[in-house]
Amino acid sequence: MAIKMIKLTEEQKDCVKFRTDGELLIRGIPGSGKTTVVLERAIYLSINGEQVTPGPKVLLLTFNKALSTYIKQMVRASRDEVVEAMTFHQWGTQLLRDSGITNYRTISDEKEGFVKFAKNIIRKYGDLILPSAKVHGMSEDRSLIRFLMEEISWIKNNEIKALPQYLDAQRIGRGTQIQLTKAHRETIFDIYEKYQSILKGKRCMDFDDVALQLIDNSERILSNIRPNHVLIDEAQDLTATQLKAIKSLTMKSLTVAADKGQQIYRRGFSWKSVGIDIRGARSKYLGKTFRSTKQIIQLARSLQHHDKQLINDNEFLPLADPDTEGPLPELLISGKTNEELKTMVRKVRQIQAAFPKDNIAIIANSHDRLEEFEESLTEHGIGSIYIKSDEADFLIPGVKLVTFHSSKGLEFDHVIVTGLQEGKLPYRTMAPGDDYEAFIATERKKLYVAMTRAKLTLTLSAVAPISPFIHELDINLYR
Ligand SMILES: Nc1ncnc2c1ncn2[C@@H]1O[C@H](COP(=O)(O)OP(=O)(O)OP(=O)(O)O)[C@@H](O)[C@H]1O
Repeated sequence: MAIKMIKLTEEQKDCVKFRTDGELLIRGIPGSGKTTVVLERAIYLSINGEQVTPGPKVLLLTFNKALSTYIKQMVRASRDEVVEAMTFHQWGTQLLRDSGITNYRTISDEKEGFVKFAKNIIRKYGDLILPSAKVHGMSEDRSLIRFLMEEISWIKNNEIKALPQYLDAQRIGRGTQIQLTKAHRETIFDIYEKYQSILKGKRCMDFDDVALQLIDNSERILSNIRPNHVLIDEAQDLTATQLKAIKSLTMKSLTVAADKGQQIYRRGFSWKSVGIDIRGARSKYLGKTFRSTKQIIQLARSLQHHDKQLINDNEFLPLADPDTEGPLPELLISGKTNEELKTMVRKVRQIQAAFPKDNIAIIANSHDRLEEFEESLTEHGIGSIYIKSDEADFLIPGVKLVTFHSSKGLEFDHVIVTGLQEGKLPYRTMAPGDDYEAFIATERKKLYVAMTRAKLTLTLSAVAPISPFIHELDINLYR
């Protein structure tokens, strides 16, 4: 992504200068310029858009912090204009606070403990009638709590407020593994209500509550802080309630950039169901990638080809071959996890010797693993930047350490995707009650997103026993 001096294509210009009211959906394959267009359109709207409330004229929302930081830095480096970029969560909590609705603290890691606490309280009133949710590799109790956490999140994202609604609900998107009886649902709903009252008592809310609070209190959100023009990047990973909340609070125009092929969080919504009108000219498609070489795109396509559900979806965007050629992606296999650290240092040195001014991303499954890479690199005198904090500098050359999830929306000259090991990717345990096919598809998309971050070279680092996704790649397309 870059907003440097780029000559936009006619399709991209059409998106940038599209009418300044109502909705616009920009779909496009990785590297097709969605972020670029969103930024150009943000600047276009800041000059040409109408301002109907004193709130922010143009607001750019992203799903994660890494992307919003990246965007801010790109704009600062190349333009005088100020584009406000923040995550949905930052924006939502700020609106709730500024409108005097709530200033509750948002919990994330503590959610498991609170759900457990709620379940234990409900148990005191009588026997719990709950389904068996045991998954391989997790204790029975933990599995059940994980299932309840997901179910509570589903209840909230479907805006279910009362038991009769839940009893009638079809639980779309919750897989077929766990079937709930009426008695199960009654118990789950009791636990859900108790969980909510515990949160309230502690003046806390969870991530799902932010969007819900905005929807439920939309009339109380002060009009003078409502944004005029909102643009969302990587919108495929927002939840239905988040999109609805944004839509209901946007005064003039809403631009949404998305690619279902890069959806790495499980979301089940249609644009229509969240109130986004994408009929006719309001839906645009960018089909040419400007980022990666032909060799990288062909390999990514051979992986994506295994997602049958995606390629049969009518929103599926096929990857077209770019004109730029480059080296074949490389597969490195390490016998053990420790060996991978050494392999990585060697590979980084090799890239740095050939391309001293370029940036290199090491993508890993967890922060713990990234810390190990950081340590190894430091031991060998190689500096690196950990893309965890808000202030990570994306623009200076060098080695960047980033998780699969945070790599979304970013790009690097050279990408090394690590940890391609059975049990790590796809991860060995899926959420209890999850649909196996859907779980595997999401894990595959994580790898697809990571691979398509690369501009010039791509290295895949597998550790024995290697990830089954490696077997899905066309063997003729890597060395
Ligand atoms: N018209 C163009 N001409 C040349 N380069 C372009 C053009 N449009 C975009 N690019 C470049 O292509 C790269 C990818 O663009 P961008 O990040 O906007 O794509 P994206 O669709 O948002 O990707 P993803 O969905 O994978 O995050 C960037 O380096 C950008 O500068």
